Amino acid sequence: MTLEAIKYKSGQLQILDQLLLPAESKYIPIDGVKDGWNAIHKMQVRGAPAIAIVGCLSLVVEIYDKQYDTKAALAAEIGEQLEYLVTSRPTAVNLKLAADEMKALSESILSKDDIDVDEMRRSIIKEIECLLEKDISDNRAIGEHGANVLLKGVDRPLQLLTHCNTGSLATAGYGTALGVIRSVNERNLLEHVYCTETRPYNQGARLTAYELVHDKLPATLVTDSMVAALLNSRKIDAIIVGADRVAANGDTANKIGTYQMAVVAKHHGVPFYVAAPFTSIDVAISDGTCIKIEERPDHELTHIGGQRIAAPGIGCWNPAFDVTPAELITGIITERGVLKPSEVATKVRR
Ligand SMILES: CSC[C@H]1O[C@H](OP(=O)(O)O)[C@H](O)[C@@H]1O
Repeated sequence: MTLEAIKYKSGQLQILDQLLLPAESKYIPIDGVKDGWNAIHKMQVRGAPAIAIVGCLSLVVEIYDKQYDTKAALAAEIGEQLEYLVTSRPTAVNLKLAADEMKALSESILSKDDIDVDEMRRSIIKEIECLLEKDISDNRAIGEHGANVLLKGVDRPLQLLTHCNTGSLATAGYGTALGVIRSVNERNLLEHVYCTETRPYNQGARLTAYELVHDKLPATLVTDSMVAALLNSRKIDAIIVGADRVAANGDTANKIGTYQMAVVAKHHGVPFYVAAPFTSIDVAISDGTCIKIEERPDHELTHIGGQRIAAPGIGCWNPAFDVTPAELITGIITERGVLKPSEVATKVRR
């Protein structure tokens, strides 16, 4: 049975409440755009691709059975709801790009006199529903390209390190960086995978470890602070992480802690790969300084599972992401192949 973060069928949407994992596996209904916004903002569902898919599917739920007097009224609601959904979390670009595409489709159909309002609604719904399958096929392709590049010239199983969660719980299925690890394993060439706990939300300890145990992969959990010691004491063949937003020059925003892992990888001569679909690449921004970094509430740092672990009154800084400069990235593994960071601007066109 494969892990599913998102369950959708005919206008009915449920998500796996990831705040409860790994203790409890519970699906909750998303009954419209407000539910979608809240679930994304609270990180009941997270992961750049999953955020885009759940956000857009919550709009499908919203309009699925609604009747609209005119195409203009439908187009206005689609535009307003998508602009609202994009405010749920600022750093990952996927939802913004998907929203822009759906708004453009809506405006394009609005101008076509031979399409009535119900056909327009059905076309938008169909386009959004396709996001699920497309994401899975993108991830499978990323997995193959990633396994090819990691295994090039290698005739022995690999030891890999990953950060945060980039698997089925961050996407429509299979995953990006974790998808590459799954593809290496499918070729019987995965010796071992190490995953970081990824403080403070603990995507690694709570989610990636959950996926690795579910898939029965040989895996070890380490703390974020162990990465340098791990690279210094064990043969790690590569580090592979996900992305929330890749800028035109290849600078990459990803979960906090990614940047320092890239610095340590450079020091130890370990290849550092980003795995990301084109839907995570934002060529509209020149470099990483243009990426807004989300800051999250103090209590995510001062409490674990509702238990206080830091003194009341201590100040906190809780950026959810950091930016890894392009020069620290060996390659960006996409569904269309592995890009050098310097190739992003020319190979990725909007
Ligand atoms: C394929 S998921 C990409 C990305 O999203 C995660 O962030 P969050 O859990 O806060 O949504 C993490 O940065 C992953 O690498």
